[in-house]
Amino acid sequence: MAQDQAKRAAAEAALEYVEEDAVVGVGTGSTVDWFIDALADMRNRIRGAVSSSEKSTERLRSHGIDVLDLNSTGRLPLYVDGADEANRFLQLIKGGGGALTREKIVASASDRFVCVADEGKLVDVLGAFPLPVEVIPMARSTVARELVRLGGRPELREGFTTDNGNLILDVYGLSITEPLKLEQSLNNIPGVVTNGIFALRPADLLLLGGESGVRRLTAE
Ligand SMILES: O=C(CO)[C@H](O)[C@H](O)COP(=O)(O)O
Repeated sequence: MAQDQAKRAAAEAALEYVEEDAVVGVGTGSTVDWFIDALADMRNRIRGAVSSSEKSTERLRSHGIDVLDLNSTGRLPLYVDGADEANRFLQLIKGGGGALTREKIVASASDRFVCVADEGKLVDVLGAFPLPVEVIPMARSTVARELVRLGGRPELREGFTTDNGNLILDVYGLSITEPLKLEQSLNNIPGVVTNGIFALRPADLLLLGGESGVRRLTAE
C-alpha cells in the first residue's frame, strides 16, 4: 500500500470519533488534509472546527466548514492530527510542517487526541526524525548553542517562518529516551516557544494505516 493511501485510510478512520454537533480540533499536514476532505461530508452535522494552522484553515474553509476561535469554544471533545514519529506510549514528534505551537495548544485543549499516520511513523525510540523547535528570531543563536550543549545538531529551517512569525530549528542527532524530561528541559530555554515533543500531552489513540488496514493503538 502506498504511503499516501495508508495516510488516507488512517485519516478516514478518524471520522468515527467525530460527534454530532461538535467542534472538532484539526491539525496540519498531508494526513490531516485527507481528514479535512472526509470531514467535508459531515459539515452539516458539526458546529465547526478549530484549526492549528493557516494552511488547514484555508482547506477547511474551502470545504465550507466554519473555522472557530479557540477562545470562544472552550474545551474540545476531539483533536485529530498527524505525527512525524510515534512511540508505543503514543508520545510523538510533531512539527514537520512547522505548525507545532498551535498544534500543541489545540491538543492540550482537547479531551481526546486521535493521531493519524501511516505505520512507518511508529518507532521504538523518538529522534531519528529531526526535532522541530520553534524559536523567537532574536534567540536563534542562544537557543542553538543550548541545543548543542544538550547533544543535538540544530539546523535553521531556511526560508521558513511559522504562522506566529517565528523560526524553526530542526535538531538532528537526538536519541530521545526520556521524552517527558526533554520536553520539559527544552521548554525552559529562554526564546523557545514550543518544541515538537508531545509527551506531556501524548495522543490517546493512534490510528496507523498500513498493508493490513488500520491498526488502533492505545498507550502501553
Ligand atoms: O506535525 C505536523 C505539522 O506540523 C504534521 O502532523 C506532521 O509533520 C506529519 O505530517 P504528514 O501527515 O504530512 O506526514
